[in-house]
Amino acid sequence: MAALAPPVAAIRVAVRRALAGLPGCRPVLVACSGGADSLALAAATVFVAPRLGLVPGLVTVDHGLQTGSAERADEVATWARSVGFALVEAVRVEVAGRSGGPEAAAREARYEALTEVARRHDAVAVLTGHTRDDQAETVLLALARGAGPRGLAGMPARRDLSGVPLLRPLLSISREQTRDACAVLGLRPWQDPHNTDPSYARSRVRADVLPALVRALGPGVVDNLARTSRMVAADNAALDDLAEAALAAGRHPEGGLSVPELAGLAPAVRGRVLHAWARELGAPPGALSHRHIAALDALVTDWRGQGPTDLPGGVRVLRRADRLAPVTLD
Ligand SMILES: Nc1ncnc2c1ncn2[C@@H]1O[C@H](COP(=O)(O)OP(=O)(O)OP(=O)(O)O)[C@@H](O)[C@H]1O
Repeated sequence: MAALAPPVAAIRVAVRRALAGLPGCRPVLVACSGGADSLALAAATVFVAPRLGLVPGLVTVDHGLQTGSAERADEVATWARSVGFALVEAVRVEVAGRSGGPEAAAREARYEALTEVARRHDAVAVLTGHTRDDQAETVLLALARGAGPRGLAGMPARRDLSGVPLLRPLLSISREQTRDACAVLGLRPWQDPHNTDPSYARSRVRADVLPALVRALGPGVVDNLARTSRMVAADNAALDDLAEAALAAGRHPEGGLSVPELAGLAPAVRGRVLHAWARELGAPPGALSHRHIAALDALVTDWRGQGPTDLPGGVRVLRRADRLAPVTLD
């Protein structure tokens, strides 16, 4: 028997690790664009899932944004059926009329569709093909925009997608490995024109910034960036636990938060407590910036009798004697 090509073997091992322990007899859904990363993921999943007692499923989303996108979705679905996926859906979504830029709107529509299909089939998880290179790009972009530890933690290997686990089995796999795996398996990946469009910051990082870093600092850079994100994620988890306990302990009997309790916290923990509390009051997480949290923090650590702090979502916070209290806006 011919030896299994190393990239194919590495991707199967990564998928097996991600799927181990999931409850059997239910579908696991690969989100597949037809690009090299998610195609290599799909090829590994259709091999590994049945061996773990799981039903391999695949969903491809047609955003309707490019000519030929429906044909691409059909091709991916036809391929998936031909290689043994038991459950295959090509879903057309409506991107127009959503807020944010076109990329964000497409992503929102895609995740809605993936969640809907996963729920309808009672899937144990949805898998995406994000690679170690995607992670390195994410970390660099976060660093460049000053996103702080939450951004530097990059993409988690597992997160909740409206009640369905979203898994990223390929975060330890390079883009080169997914391309090589596709070549070895005779698969012809679709090339997303967005990935090379220089009007996107991520494309510029991919085409110019990471290659320049690798040239200057050596090939270990990509792995090092990905490792940094894992270490920061572990620190974040510990700090989040401390903050959860501190938020519970810091509630003032008259409502809001106790200033002496907040003042006694380490700044990294206090920032997280204030962030969590602001979300609890109704501030949308995506709109809460470093400046908002700094303004709340100043009510505790730099109190000069300043007025209320306005947060996104129509949330206003005042300092009243020894507590921070929300003000109801009419
Ligand atoms: N049209 C699609 N249909 C199904 N899955 C998709 C589609 N596009 C992307 N995906 C899934 O999302 C993964 C990431 O794709 P890509 O990097 O293009 O998206 P992104 O928007 O940058 O990522 P994210 O959605 O996490 O923000 C792919 O590997 C694949 O699993």
